[in-house]
Amino acid sequence: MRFFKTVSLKEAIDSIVSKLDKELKIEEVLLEDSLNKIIAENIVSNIDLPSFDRSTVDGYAVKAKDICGASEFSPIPLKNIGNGKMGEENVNRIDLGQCMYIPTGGMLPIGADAMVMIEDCETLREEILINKGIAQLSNIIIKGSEIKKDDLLVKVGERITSSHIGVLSSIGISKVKVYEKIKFSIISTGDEIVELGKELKIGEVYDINTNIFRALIEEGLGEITSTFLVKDDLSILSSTLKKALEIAHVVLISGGSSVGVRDFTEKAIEDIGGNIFVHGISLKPGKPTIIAKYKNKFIFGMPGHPQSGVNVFKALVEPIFLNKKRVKVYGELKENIYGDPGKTCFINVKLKTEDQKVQVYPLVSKSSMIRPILDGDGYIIIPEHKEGLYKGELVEVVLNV
Ligand SMILES: Nc1nc2c(c(=O)[nH]1)N[C@H]1C(S)=C(S)[C@@H](COP(=O)(O)OP(=O)(O)OC[C@H]3O[C@@H](n4cnc5c(N)ncnc54)[C@H](O)[C@@H]3O)O[C@H]1N2
Ligand code: MOO
Repeated sequence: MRFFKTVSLKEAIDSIVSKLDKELKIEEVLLEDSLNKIIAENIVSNIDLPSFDRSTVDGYAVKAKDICGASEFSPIPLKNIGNGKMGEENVNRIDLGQCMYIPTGGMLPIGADAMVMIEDCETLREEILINKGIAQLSNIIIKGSEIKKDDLLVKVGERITSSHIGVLSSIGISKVKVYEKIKFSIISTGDEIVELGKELKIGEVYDINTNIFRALIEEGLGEITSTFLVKDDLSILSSTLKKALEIAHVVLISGGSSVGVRDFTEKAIEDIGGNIFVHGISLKPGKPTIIAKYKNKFIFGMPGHPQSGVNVFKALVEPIFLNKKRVKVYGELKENIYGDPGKTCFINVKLKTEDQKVQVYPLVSKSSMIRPILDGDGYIIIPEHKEGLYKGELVEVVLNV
């Protein structure tokens, strides 16, 4: 009987990373269409922000030293030289003893170094009585204090979020260069696998893997170009794989990754001329994973057990190809758990908050089960060199969201 030789999770990751050749196309899109895409250029500001000294309140622009000590009981009168207008350059100058009305966001007159809020002022004929002394720079924002011309704001490889869109809008960037999304194809194999919507006969199971991989890819903002459900038949699998590779950067083949007599993934990859560089990872669940390259595309033979496949996706596919970072929290482990020395083990856990502390409860789970993913809030990882983790230890939990 032939068995595969396993590599560690780190070795598997390193071997993929060393074979990555970035051939993603770059396209220029409108900023409004760039959300969630990966930026393919550094963005340096070509303006100062704000680009002029601005008021942050409705009130009077003053020289702060003019109103030192002003209060309701001893207001200081200043001469109003006029009203600033929004959207227009302010070419006025205030001298000692003068002020000018400026709306929120308006440009300050030359010489002003603070804004007094309108609530702290009273009008008395031509004069404005200031009822409150304020420090220099109060209620104003100086040109370039937020962003300076030539500041590097966004780096190649960052995923564009609503925050990026806000900042890029502020400096007038209307188009950005982005990488095309990573395209995935999913092939689910197995004589017993039935697509949703069909009636289930004894011995058959519904197709979980196509659907959960599709959802994981969409969560990671990848693109799905095709999905196939094929029987355990080498020639059908080989021709489907060829078809899938034409339109995807990464093909996930679910099932048939082990060494059983009807496990055809390895043979199909060899058939089409793919180069298998990993068959077997010291990962639990997820051991019988295959990783191969065909030209510049990657093929993953994902173990058929649903949780094993999900694990391989989260451990390898997601961080490398989707650049997705999952949220982590820390909590106290409430039970001893046993690992499997020599293997990196993923354990589903449920979180509870007790006494304002996060408590981590391991769940009973088998790789053929899918429900523990829903019942749990996330997973903890037992490193390959550890026999287990002790009750009371502080552990890192990777959340499912
Ligand atoms: N002799 C050995 N047998 C097995 C080994 C081993 O080392 N030696 N490894 C076991 C481990 S670990 C896993 S994981 C599985 C992986 O098997 P395959 O990748 O070959 O997957 P299949 O045999 O095709 O299916 C396994 C299991 O998963 C169900 N399945 C498959 N696809 C789907 C799907 N799309 N949706 C829902 N369920 C699916 C399938 O019905 C089987 O029950 O091998 C062990 N065996
Ligand atoms: O990968 Mo298997 O999942 O260890 O059950």
